[in-house]
Amino acid sequence: MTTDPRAAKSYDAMNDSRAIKAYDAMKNLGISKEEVKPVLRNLLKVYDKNWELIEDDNYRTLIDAYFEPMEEKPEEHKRKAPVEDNDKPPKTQQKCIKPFQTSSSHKLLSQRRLSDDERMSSLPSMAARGKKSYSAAASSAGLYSKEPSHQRKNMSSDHHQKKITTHNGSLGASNGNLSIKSLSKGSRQALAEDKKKSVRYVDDITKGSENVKVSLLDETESEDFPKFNYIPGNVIYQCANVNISLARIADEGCCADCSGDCLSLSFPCACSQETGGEFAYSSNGLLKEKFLTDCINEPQAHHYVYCKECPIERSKNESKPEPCRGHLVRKFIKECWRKCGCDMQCGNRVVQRGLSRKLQVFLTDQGKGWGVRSLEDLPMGSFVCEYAGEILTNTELYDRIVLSTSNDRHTYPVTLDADWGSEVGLKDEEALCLDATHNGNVARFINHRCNDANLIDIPVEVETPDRHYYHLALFTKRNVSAYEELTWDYGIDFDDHTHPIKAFKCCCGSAHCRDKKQKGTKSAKTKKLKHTNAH
Ligand SMILES: C[S@@+](CC[C@H](N)C(=O)[O-])C[C@H]1O[C@@H](n2cnc3c(N)ncnc32)[C@H](O)[C@@H]1O
Repeated sequence: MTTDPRAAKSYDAMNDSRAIKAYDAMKNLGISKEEVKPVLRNLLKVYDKNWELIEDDNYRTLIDAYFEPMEEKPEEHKRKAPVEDNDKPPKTQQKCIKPFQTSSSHKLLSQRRLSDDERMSSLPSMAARGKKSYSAAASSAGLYSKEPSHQRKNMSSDHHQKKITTHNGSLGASNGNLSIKSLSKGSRQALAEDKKKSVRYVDDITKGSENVKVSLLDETESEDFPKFNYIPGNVIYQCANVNISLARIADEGCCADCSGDCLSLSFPCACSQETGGEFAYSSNGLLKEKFLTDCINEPQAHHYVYCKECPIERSKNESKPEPCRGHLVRKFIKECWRKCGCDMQCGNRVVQRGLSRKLQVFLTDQGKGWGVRSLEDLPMGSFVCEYAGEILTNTELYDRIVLSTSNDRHTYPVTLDADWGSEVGLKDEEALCLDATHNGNVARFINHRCNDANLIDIPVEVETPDRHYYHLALFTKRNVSAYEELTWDYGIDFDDHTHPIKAFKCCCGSAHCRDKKQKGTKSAKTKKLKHTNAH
């Protein structure tokens, strides 16, 4: 243990929130905290702890300082894959920094510094100017243009679309530190070859609307980013009847007399009644294993109900609807809400507090387009995100799909039918679904996997006991490692050819894939287990 107060002070400086921000920013460039720490320590010394100088211009000084010795002793400073504290670098993570890897083909590139453009474009843009800068162009107008990479304009550091290109048109002029002349002919050739490759990085696709940023990394630029508007929560499109009023919440349906954290009570309060007198969450914020297991086993229990006149079939053919295909009766989580006396940190308020995990949208390499992964390990029962989108009636959805002229990849709509069994004669404005195609959150990028996905969707009652409307929350079914793709089972029936959205050719890779079109899978033998959505 050190007794030198100065040493203690310097230790704190290396772990305070500004240092953590600097590590995060450098991590986005694939530079680990361990690599940054000594450089940062030196800079703090040199600049007499003047953080502004270090943070200015998106940590430009720090980046410069990091790359400085690399130019002098390239062999000693080869870029490594970013390493999580105390963790081995996962394979996929190494892949993320392809342009800087030190494999033979990339060795030369690994020795060069980033251009001004790269530095500006690859780091969070807020630090230098001390303000948030959310480009309108990055929201409803779509995050990306379709220009070929060589034509793409350089984005200013204020822009949320950031691009790290290995192409370095301004290398010679790059801050005067690494001149293209200083590279061998081989290096220049490698750079020229690599000109075509570039990596797109978006610091936060949520436009600051979530508690945590959701980044986007595209190493291939082979796929355009879909045009959609990021919304952190559900929004009514037009006709949906979502009746949120305090009057609907009965006194026995809330815990007005509670205070603090309901999970710490010796006798669970009224809000636990829905889940059998026990809360679905444990005090560590995770779903209880028993509750999770019951939810996972729901489809096997075959607890389906059949409507006399199914709103889904009615939306397809009002005069002569087909017989109902059945709706799985689901277990609900009920969270405390506004009439409850507990506070926002109550353990029975998880989904309503929103995202808390570091998620990243990335381009999958299995033909599924964009996907989502977590940048941190997620224990079993972790809340990942809710599936947010426009709340539509089934008729609105049907019309939307049928009238759609676009060939865009349609996100799969979710039917909010988890409680249809308790309803008789649902009216159209009560038979609701969520569509995240044009307005949605990060969940709209989560791909489907048949039967053995690592996420499960669970209905959550928050604002209203009226279960025509509820939240659909995604939780981990098992421990999920950082950088593993997150998937959930959309419940698609690949044999249902009457569905207005033509099912995609499934590339989930599961041994239990249900899509018979996929060769080499056991899909034909595997029965459809779920029927929660995607009717
Ligand atoms: C909710 S979106 C998921 C995000 C999507 N991958 C994207 O790039 O925007 C659903 C769409 O992703 C694609 N997709 C999802 N899971 C897939 C799978 N297992 N196999 C093939 N395509 C998949 C399909 O095109 C589907 O319509």
